[in-house]
Amino acid sequence: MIQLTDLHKTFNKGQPNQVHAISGVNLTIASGEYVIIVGSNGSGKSTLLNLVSGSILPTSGIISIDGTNVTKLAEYNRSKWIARVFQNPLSGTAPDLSILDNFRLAALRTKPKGFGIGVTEAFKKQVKEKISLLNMGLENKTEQLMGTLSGGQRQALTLLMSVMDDCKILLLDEPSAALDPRSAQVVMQTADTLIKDFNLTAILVTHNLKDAFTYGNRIIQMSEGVVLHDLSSEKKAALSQNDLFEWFS
Ligand SMILES: Nc1ncnc2c1ncn2[C@@H]1O[C@H](COP(=O)(O)OP(=O)(O)OP(=O)(O)O)[C@@H](O)[C@H]1O
Repeated sequence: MIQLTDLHKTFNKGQPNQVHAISGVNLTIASGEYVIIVGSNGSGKSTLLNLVSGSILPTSGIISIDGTNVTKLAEYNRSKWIARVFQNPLSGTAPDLSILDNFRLAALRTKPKGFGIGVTEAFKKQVKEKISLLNMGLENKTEQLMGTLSGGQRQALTLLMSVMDDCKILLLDEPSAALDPRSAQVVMQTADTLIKDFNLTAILVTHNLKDAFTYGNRIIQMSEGVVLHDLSSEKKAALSQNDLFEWFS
């Protein structure tokens, strides 16, 4: 469970360019919930994800994960709970390493410093089994350099790597925005399947209202740093795509 209590984030406090990016957000996200966050440019969506991941710290308020107060915990120390996928497919992987070596690096992410993982036959088998879940035929190309794959293939592998190490929370920051429509659909469906299969708590930030409508079991609209709408599963199911467009009119 993720709990945000009276969360505030002000950038450039006391300066002429001061911005209240988050202004008193209270949210409780249950385990297994898949929350979609929409909102206009500058409404605070990415800042909220940054606060949850620990890449920035709040000005005030409390963030807790599974009952542990993580408000002041650095991003590195939250990584055992949290995985994050960004818009740019290049940001989640090392292009000059093979698919297999990328998985080896990912497996080391949450291990203590100095811990090593060799590419054993057992590890290779485990990686191939996982990759075959994507149905992209990439399980037979694990020696191929990551940089030679398409953006969609890389993003799907990034998603898979990010959930392989027992993380509980997946933060998706417009993961398909840089992809062509077909690849975007594959990545969104892959995310949906992995969230269900691994029973993850997930937050997706998106500008794509079709995705917002299709995926997730809760939808939130941010506006000027506050939560404007918050619809639970039943209400989201009753929402039409037109209703969603109306939120932005
Ligand atoms: N590091 C920063 N320093 C100063 N201001 C910032 C910083 N990060 C975000 N902001 C400001 O905080 C506000 C919220 O930004 P944020 O990126 O969270 O919005 P967003 O809803 O994700 O927007 P978009 O949809 O355009 O990505 C904006 O006014 C933005 O300019």
